[in-house]
Amino acid sequence: MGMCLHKDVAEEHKKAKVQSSKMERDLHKHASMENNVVKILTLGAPETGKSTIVKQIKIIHNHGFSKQELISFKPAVLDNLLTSMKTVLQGMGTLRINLANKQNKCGICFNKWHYCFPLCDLIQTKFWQKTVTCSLKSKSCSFSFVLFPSSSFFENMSRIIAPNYIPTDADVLRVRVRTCGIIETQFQFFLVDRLYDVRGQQSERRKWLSCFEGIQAVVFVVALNSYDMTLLEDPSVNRLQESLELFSSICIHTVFQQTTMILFMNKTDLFREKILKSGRHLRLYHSSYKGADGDVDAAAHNITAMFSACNSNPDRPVYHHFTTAIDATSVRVAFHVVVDQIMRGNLEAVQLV
Ligand SMILES: Nc1nc2c(ncn2[C@@H]2O[C@H](COP(=O)(O)OP(=O)(O)OP(=O)(O)O)[C@@H](O)[C@H]2O)c(=O)[nH]1
Ligand SMILES: [Mg+2]
Repeated sequence: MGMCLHKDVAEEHKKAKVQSSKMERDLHKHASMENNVVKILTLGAPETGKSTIVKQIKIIHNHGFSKQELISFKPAVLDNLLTSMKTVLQGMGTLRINLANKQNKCGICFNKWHYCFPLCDLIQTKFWQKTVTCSLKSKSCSFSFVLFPSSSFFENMSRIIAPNYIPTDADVLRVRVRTCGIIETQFQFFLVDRLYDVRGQQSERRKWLSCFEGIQAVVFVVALNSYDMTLLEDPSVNRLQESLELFSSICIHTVFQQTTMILFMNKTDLFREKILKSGRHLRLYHSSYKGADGDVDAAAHNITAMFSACNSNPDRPVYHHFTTAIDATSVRVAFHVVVDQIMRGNLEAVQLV
């Protein structure tokens, strides 16, 4: 019996030793991973594309979304679809454009599915008959867009309202989910494994302070196309102006004095479209712009210069990249350069010591 007890104790001792060395190895691994971590904070005004950039990076560097994650986006996709349709209908009301089929009106009060189908009829009728090329413009609202019939639009719509629909990565990138509070996403890829995605709404900003510690770079996202738009939460405030003030306050904040500032001048696709086709010229909103009306590059650089001028610290460069967050290549290229810029900054800091 004594022998048996001795054997058990020896066994336990052996097990504990194995466990302890495993813990030691794990701790070591974790510590060396922490050393390789660069924390990037994505900031920016509402709807500039912060979450889309984070999602895109997850798709590029972290094997995308699981089937379960994709399915979890389904309600948001349907919700976005309905919201967009409501906006179109409201715009039609403002402009007194009638429904092609009056019966479609009664669908609006039913639940989501009933609601969706008649509206699809409406869009289908309107689009297939090619009667809709309407410019929705209103003095009281900040929207102004042109609807063009497109078969891909209708194909997408049919795909999304099918009962067995599962969102694709591309759908997830286009869906708009209001970021609630602070989300810390863990990405296991080279150098960067944490991105902080913070909601852009004014009321959420005080929460940002809690995640500032150890941040090496701020990616500040600007929606280039927002120069003629106003805030949803306050229609008297120009979106680009709000964005400029926000960037300015971040630049002068003591917490960020040593932080690399990287501007993502985003939504270049929508900006190009607006500059080339809408007639809403940049000079009408920013008198400092002296370039030609259809010169997309000059207009983009003019807006970028306004942001660069916010930098109060001459020792800290402000980098910028032109991005289209829904385009993987655009984000991949920009992000690659960002990582390079951060590493170069780290090296310089080491050499200065
Ligand atoms: N066409 C186009 N759409 C974009 C681009 N970037 C973002 N979007 C869309 O713009 C909408 C808002 O993008 P989000 O990434 O949710 O914006 P956000 O900054 O996280 O917004 P908040 O969390 O509300 O502050 C989504 O529908 C995106 O698909 C872009 O470069 N081009
Ligand atoms: Mg967001």
